[in-house]
Amino acid sequence: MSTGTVPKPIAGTSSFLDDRLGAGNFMRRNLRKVFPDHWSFLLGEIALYSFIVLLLTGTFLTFFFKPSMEHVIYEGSYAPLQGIGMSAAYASALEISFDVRGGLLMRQMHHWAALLFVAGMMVHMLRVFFTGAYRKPRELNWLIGVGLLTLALLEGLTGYSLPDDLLSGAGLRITEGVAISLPLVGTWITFFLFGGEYPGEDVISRFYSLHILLIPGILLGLISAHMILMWVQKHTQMPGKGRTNKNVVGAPFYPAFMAKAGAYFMFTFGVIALLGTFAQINPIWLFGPYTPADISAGSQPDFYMGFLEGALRLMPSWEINLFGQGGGTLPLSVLIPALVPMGIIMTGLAVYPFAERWITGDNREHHVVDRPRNNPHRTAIGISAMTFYGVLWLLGANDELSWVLHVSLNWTTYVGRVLVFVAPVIAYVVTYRICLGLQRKDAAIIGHGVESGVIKRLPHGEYIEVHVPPAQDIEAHMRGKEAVPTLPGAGNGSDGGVPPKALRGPIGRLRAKMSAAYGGEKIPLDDGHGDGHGDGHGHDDHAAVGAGGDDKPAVH
Ligand code: HEM
Ligand code: HEM
Repeated sequence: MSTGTVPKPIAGTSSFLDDRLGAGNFMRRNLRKVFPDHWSFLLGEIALYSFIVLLLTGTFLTFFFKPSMEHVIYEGSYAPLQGIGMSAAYASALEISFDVRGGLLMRQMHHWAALLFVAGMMVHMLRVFFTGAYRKPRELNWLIGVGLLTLALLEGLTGYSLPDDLLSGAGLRITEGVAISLPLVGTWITFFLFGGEYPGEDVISRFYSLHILLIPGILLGLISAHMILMWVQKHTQMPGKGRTNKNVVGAPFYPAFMAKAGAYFMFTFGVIALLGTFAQINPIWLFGPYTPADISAGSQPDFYMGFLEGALRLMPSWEINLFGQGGGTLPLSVLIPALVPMGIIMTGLAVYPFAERWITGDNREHHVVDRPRNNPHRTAIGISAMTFYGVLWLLGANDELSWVLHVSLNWTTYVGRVLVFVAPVIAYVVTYRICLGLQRKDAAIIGHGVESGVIKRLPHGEYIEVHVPPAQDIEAHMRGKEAVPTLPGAGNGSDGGVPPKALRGPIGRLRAKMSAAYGGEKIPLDDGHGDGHGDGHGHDDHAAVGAGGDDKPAVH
């Protein structure tokens, strides 16, 4: 095969491998794979690189951490705790912090990397959601993502429980409360996890196995599958010049993308190292060992667990007593906040791509993604869900809020109970209107051009501002707009839509109704006026006529 277009190092390595493994072709093809570029594609990479930092720092920590609840007397170098009884786990976490060279840096880097890992993943997921990049053929990768997110939350929970200080004990106590509230299996699960009555002797070692072996193992497997699928299906691209659902425009994996990815890894590593060096996190020595009798004031979990904490704090103290005295108690005050928000959010995420496909009947493959404004209902649903999450999250710190805002703690709870229902609705409506406004703005720009800053005086004395067409790449980006498909307009059975019989019967009719609603208000880009009069440029039409003599905007 000619190596004319293949860089020398690839040609050399691939022929070496070809001679030995017959893998040269495979390498040539994959190293030249084209990657589209957009700043938002970096977000998934941040999650990936933080995970690598977690593996590296976590492995270091395992060399010194003792996952044991055996009672010991602390004799390390941190004077205020000397002579105090504590678990071997806490003593070893103190030893890592004060006596192991580089130990505190590793602990802090591990914790910062964990925060960045989950935050990166969440923002990455939002990018995928708001651009509709989860659509066919990427639904499976989306589902893997939902699994990754759930596991990451569990991994974080088991991680910050390990040091067994007062703060991690507060988290463990909540974990126990939730586990024991589960109907039928609750008591059994709690005894299994804690090895008997709370706090028992076993929970740290159980969490340790989960934290360093089981969950990271599954995470590693799923992340690999996630990457392989992304590779095989190719990455989506933003709408733009020459980009279609049948091509990929971008830079080759080798050398351009590889160099960039290497640099991003270094940046991520550098930022985590700087945070680990300069920003204190989880100073476990401040509050002392965990004793069930003490609860530290202002204890807050890591940010990704905040929404569950908020749900617990908001919930009224409801419970159902079954079969009177001696029967079982269903503690709704714990069960609902523990299961419902997580259930709504995770199930909602998992079914969304399939629900959308069912509602729109859109069975086509999508490789060019949407701009969020161009699918206003999807964007509004996303922002509404974020608001629901955000209210719960904020209320997870209602003690801090009441302190900072000088209002009573009860008031934060009452207001939170209203906001958790009302705020998502307001967010929905406002977002939907903003999206339509932005679509109209695009239509106005395509129809009338952008302000040029050039003022002209017409023969009859009127002053106008000349409008020019937008830059080519911006125009191509805007023209990539696709209307939200609706049933049965999405086509017929053969080209991806649904056959008419799918719309019969009550469910079919409901589907057609939902489809029409989800399709939303159509704002075509090319109607010349684009309803752009609303944007306050009263002179647009004159400008076009005055400057160009026809109804196209003039170019200067
Ligand atoms: C193979 C991968 C991992 C290993 C071997 C590992 C190991 C450890 C060990 C030994 C500790 C206790 C040390 C200490 O607290 O001083 C720990 C704590 C922790 N881990 Fe991991 N971990 C891994 C992955 C993760 C991941 C993926 C997350 C994030 C979601 C995570 C989040 C945490 C957190 C939040 C702590 C508490 C840190 C602190 O004490 O400030 N770990 N990890
Ligand atoms: C451990 C966590 C994760 C890692 C390391 C990860 C990594 C990545 C990377 C590097 C990409 C390609 C670049 C990019 O689009 O940003 C990607 C694509 C993708 N990810 Fe993730 N991701 C994670 C979690 C998630 C989650 C939570 C979701 C959704 C629920 C998700 C859904 C997707 C989808 C659908 C794609 C393909 C997008 C496209 O081609 O435009 N991922 N992921």
